[in-house]
Amino acid sequence: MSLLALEQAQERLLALAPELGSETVPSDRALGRVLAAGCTARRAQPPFDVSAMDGFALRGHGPWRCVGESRAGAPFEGALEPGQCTRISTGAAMPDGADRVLIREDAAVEHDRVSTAADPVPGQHVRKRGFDFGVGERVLASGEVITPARLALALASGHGELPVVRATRVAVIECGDELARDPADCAPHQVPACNGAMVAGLLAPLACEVERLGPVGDDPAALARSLEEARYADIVITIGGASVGDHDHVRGALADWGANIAFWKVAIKPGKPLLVASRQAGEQHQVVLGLPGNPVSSFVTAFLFALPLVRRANGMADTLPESEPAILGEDLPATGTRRSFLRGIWSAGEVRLAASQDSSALHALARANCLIDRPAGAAPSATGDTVRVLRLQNG
Ligand SMILES: Nc1nc2c(c(=O)[nH]1)N[C@H]1C(S)=C(S)[C@@H](COP(=O)(O)OP(=O)(O)OC[C@H]3O[C@@H](n4cnc5c(N)ncnc54)[C@H](O)[C@@H]3O)O[C@H]1N2
Ligand code: MOO
Repeated sequence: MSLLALEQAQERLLALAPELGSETVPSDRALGRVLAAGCTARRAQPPFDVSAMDGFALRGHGPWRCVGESRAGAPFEGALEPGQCTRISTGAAMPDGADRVLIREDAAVEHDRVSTAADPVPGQHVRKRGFDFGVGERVLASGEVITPARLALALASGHGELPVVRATRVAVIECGDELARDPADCAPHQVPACNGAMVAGLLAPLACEVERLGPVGDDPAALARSLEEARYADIVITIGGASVGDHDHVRGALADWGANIAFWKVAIKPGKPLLVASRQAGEQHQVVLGLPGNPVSSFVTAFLFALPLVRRANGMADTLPESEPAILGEDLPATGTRRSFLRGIWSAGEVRLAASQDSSALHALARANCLIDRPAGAAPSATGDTVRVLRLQNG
């Protein structure tokens, strides 16, 4: 069976991404979510002319007589005559008639008399009404991800709630008779189940709800029960049991569950036995990603496939990780027939290999901060050559 190239596999997977509806949520719960509709400002910022500094709001030339105070939240009620001023704090409304601000440090104050060496010019230290945004101005566009700064903009422009794409529901099922749920209760023939938590952790910064099921044994009936438990999920991620062993039941169980296998096996190392399927149950469209069980293979395929899939389901435009150039700090051997994603450590301007490139080597993975992306059939590379790397920001 010929293996699919990475780009083709990603393209085919993303084309299957579920279309999620939208919902309205409190703005401070919308972080990381994608806006389902644009927002226009319901108020101006600032809502009136305000002072940018602590000092005195002045009218005309000095010296000035201080007739009161304008504080943020407690504006001066009257109007200033020429030669008058008020104390003013940063963000407070400019009193009617005031046209400039003298900062506290430059003011000489004697009783109610305020003077300065050089008069401020008109408009100095004044923020004009609506200079940041005016009422009705478009502040956020449909399709934008709500970042912390955009959350602040939404709130400041009067939006306590936002229409966003529904968060993707993800179920992660770990498969294998050898997997122990509790590392403290792990028999000699077992290994602690760790990939599910790792994959859920990779997904954590995205707007999704992840439920972990299992671990389930290498038993088609048990796997069928877990898949049924995951029938609500937009995306089902299975881990392990994806290869060709006698106890690799994932493909069979998926077919029995009514899922259509879209493709199996991708020309990447690690991660070859990646499996993608989809299932239509009534109105509900589900995508299944079968990740290989070797921990590093799970990690790399989650990074290259699961994260982009959730991003696409969430409505994000940019879904695939972007590589950047890096200088090799050591020689690399030629690659085989699969595109390789080597675990690398990028520091002080050079990238080097993590200690072990075995697809089960968690210790090396945990030290890596990037994947070195090597094309299939590449000749050896030498120290000082440029390679492409993918940063692991949440690795
Ligand atoms: N004859 C062949 N054998 C294998 C092939 C092949 O092409 N022909 N491919 C190899 C490759 S590449 C990979 S990757 C693995 C993937 O196999 P599976 O997806 O079936 O994974 P398992 O056999 O279930 O497990 C592999 C390995 O990973 C450990 N594991 C699994 N799940 C977890 C988990 N949730 N937490 C921690 N560790 C886990 C498991 O104990 C095994 O050691 O197949 C090769 N074989
Ligand atoms: O491709 Mo497997 O994922 O090398 O270990």
